[in-house]
Amino acid sequence: MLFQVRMDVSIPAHLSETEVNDLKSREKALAQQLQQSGKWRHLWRIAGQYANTSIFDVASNEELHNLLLSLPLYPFMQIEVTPLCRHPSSIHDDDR
Ligand SMILES: O=C(O)CC1=CCC(=O)O1
Repeated sequence: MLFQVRMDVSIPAHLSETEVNDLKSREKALAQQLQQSGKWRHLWRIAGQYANTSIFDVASNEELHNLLLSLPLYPFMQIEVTPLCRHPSSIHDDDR
C-alpha cells in the first residue's frame, strides 16, 4: 500500500543544541534504514520549508501508523497522510 506523507517539523526552542542534533541524527539513521528496506520509497524536502513529502510502501495502515510513531522527530511533527492508488495512465509498473 502506498501513502504520500507530508511532515512539517517544528522543534521547540527550549531543546538544547545537543538534544536537537541527537534527534536529527537518530531520525536520519532510521529514515535511511527504512529507505534501504524499501518501505520509505521517496523522501523530498519541500523547498523553503522545514518539511518533507515522502512516499511510503507498507503492508497496512497500522504499519504506517507504527512506523510514523517510531520516528524520533514524531513528537515535533505535524503529519498529513494521503492514501494512493495506481493511476490508469501510469507507465511505472511498481506504482501499486
Ligand atoms: O527534516 C525532515 O524533513 C524530517 C526528517 C524526516 C526524515 C529525516 O531524516 O528528517
